[in-house]
Amino acid sequence: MLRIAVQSKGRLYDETMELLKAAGIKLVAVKRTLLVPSKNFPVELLFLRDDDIPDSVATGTADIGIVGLNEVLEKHQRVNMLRKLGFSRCRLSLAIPKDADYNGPAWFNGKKIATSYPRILASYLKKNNLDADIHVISGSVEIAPGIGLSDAIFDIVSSGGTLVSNNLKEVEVVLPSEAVLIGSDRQLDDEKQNALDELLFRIEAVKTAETRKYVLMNVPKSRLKAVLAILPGIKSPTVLPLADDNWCSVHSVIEEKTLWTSINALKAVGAEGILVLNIEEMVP
Ligand SMILES: Nc1ncnc2c1ncn2[C@@H]1O[C@H](COP(=O)(O)OP(=O)(O)OP(=O)(O)O)[C@@H](O)[C@H]1O
Ligand SMILES: O=P(O)(O)OC[C@H]1O[C@H](OP(=O)(O)OP(=O)(O)O)[C@H](O)[C@@H]1O
Ligand SMILES: [Mg+2]
Repeated sequence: MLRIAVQSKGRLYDETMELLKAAGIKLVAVKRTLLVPSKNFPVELLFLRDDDIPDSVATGTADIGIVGLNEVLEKHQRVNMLRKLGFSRCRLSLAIPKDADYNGPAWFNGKKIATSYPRILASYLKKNNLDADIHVISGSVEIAPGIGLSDAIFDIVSSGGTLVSNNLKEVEVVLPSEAVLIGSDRQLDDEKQNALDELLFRIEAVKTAETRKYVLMNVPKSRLKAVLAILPGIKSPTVLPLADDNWCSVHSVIEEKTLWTSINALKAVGAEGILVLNIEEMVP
């Protein structure tokens, strides 16, 4: 069985489980167990703290893992990124007290920066020829300047809410991050390799479907050409007859980001009864 290391609880947990579920992987219901097999797919999940996931994959305890890119780069283990997963998006940023005058990265020279990501920070400082003191703490980094522990922080930012409530401002974005699927160079046996190939194929189908909608509408035949001109479709939209000879039904797939402009354009040329449906998987 292909062993997948996933976070046991925290920011990655919900969407990791949703992704695996969308890929059709059902788990055997076992509570408070760290190793849980699937009942319909040759994989098992190993539940870990996210910090331990890169190491578990590098050493072969797990075959693949799902973890934030920030942890992968910080832990600097021998792992490969197999695929970006598009969730738990955040960034590693430098932040300073909100009232401080900021004149660019040189501000950090001679300053003390609190962080849980010393390796990534050290590499940023080196690249920018900056000389700052790194103070490693494992959590609650944002309170460090307020209690006199540091001049600045280097930590995860998403909405920016935590910075605001600690009177800090983000001044440099160093690393955009998201959840990624990681693997190693280790040779997998045929059964595991097949499971991995199938999993990657299913993730691809789920991810492709996520940004698209299935759209159906009724169109007077006299307006069909104008409607088809608006719909890009995958290849060509499906056109089906209706009981009323003057009308037809048109089905297509639309990119979510252009959905509302397309719908307005379709209405304007005479499409009626437009239905928009979620797509669960999309196989090329
Ligand atoms: N506010 C956020 N928004 C989006 N993604 C985030 C946010 N905070 C963290 N992440 C991402 O989720 C990952 C896990 O965050 P979480 O806070 O659950 O870690 P943790 O407290 O270290 O958990 P663990 O107990 O597993 O060690 C981070 O490494 C990062 O990639
Ligand atoms: O920009 P924001 O949207 O405010 O998010 C950023 C915060 O989220 C994370 O902490 P989390 O809430 O997961 O708590 P933790 O420190 O216990 O992991 C991260 O460590 C930041 O503190
Ligand atoms: Mg952690």
